[in-house]
Amino acid sequence: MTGSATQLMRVSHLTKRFGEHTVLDDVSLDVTAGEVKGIIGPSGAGKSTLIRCLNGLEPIDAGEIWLDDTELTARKADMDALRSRIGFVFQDFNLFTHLTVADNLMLGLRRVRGLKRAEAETIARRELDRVGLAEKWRAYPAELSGGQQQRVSIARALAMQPELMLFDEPTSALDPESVGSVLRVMRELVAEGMTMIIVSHEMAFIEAVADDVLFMAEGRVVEEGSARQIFHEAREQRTRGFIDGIAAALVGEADDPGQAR
Ligand SMILES: Nc1ncnc2c1ncn2[C@@H]1O[C@H](COP(=O)(O)OP(=O)(O)OP(=O)(O)O)[C@@H](O)[C@H]1O
Repeated sequence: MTGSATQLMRVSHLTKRFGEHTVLDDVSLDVTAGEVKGIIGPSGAGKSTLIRCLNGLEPIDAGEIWLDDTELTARKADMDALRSRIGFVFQDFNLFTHLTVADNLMLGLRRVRGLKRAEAETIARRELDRVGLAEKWRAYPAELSGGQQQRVSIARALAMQPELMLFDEPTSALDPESVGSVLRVMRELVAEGMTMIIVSHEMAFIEAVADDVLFMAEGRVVEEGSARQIFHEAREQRTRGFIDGIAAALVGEADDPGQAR
C-alpha cells in the first residue's frame, strides 16, 4: 500500500448489497495507527455491516479493504492470518457458552496461534487480569453479568495481540451499570494507544475518545471530521439533525427521571 507509513487500514469505495438493497454505498475511510475512529448514525445506516466487512465477516460487492500492505478483499487473502490481526468485539459478546472463561480466552491462542497450553494460559490470565476479572478464570459465561461477559470478550480479542480493535455497539446489550465497566476498559485501551474503530450509540463516549468521527446515514458517509466538528460544528444539515435529535432526547430523559439511564 502506498501512503504514510503509519496508515493501518484503508477502505476504498466499498459497496455492499443485500439482494436489491445497497447497504453500503461507496464508503471510503483511512485508519492510522493509534487512531480511535468513531462511527455514528441512525439505525439502519449500515454501521454494523461496515464493521463486519472490515473483519471479512461479510463479503463485499465492490471496493477494496487493505490492512497495511495486504488486501483483505483479495480472492486469495489468508483470512485466518488477517483476522488474527484484527480484534472484534460484538454487541452480544459471542462467547462460547459451553466453555469456561479460561477456555474461551485460550481457544484462539491455541488453535490459531498454535501456542502450547502453558503459553496460552500465561497470556490469557494476563488479559483477564487487565479487564479486572482474574477471579472469573473458571467461570462459565452464564455465571457472569453482561458487562463481565463483554469484558471477557474484550480480553479474548486482546489476547491475540491485534493491531486493530473493532467494536460493534459493545454496550448496547448491557444494563446501565455494566456499560460503565466496559467503557472504562475501552478508555484504558485508548490511553494505551490501541487503534480502534468503534460503532456506538454512546455519543458522550465517542465524543470523549474519538480522534475522528464518521457520521453515516443510508449506507453513505455523510460527514467525517474531528469529534468537535461532528458534535458541535457539523457542516451537513443531516449530521446536525442527528446530533440535535439525540441532544433533545437526552433533555427529554432528564425531564422524565423515570426514563433516564
Ligand atoms: N444479513 C442481512 N441480510 C439482509 N439485510 C441486512 C442484513 N444485515 C443487515 N441488513 C440490512 O442492512 C441495513 C443496515 O443494517 P446495519 O445493521 O448495518 O445498520 P446499523 O447502522 O448498524 O443499525 P443499528 O444502529 O440499528 O445497529 C439495514 O437495512 C438492515 O436491515
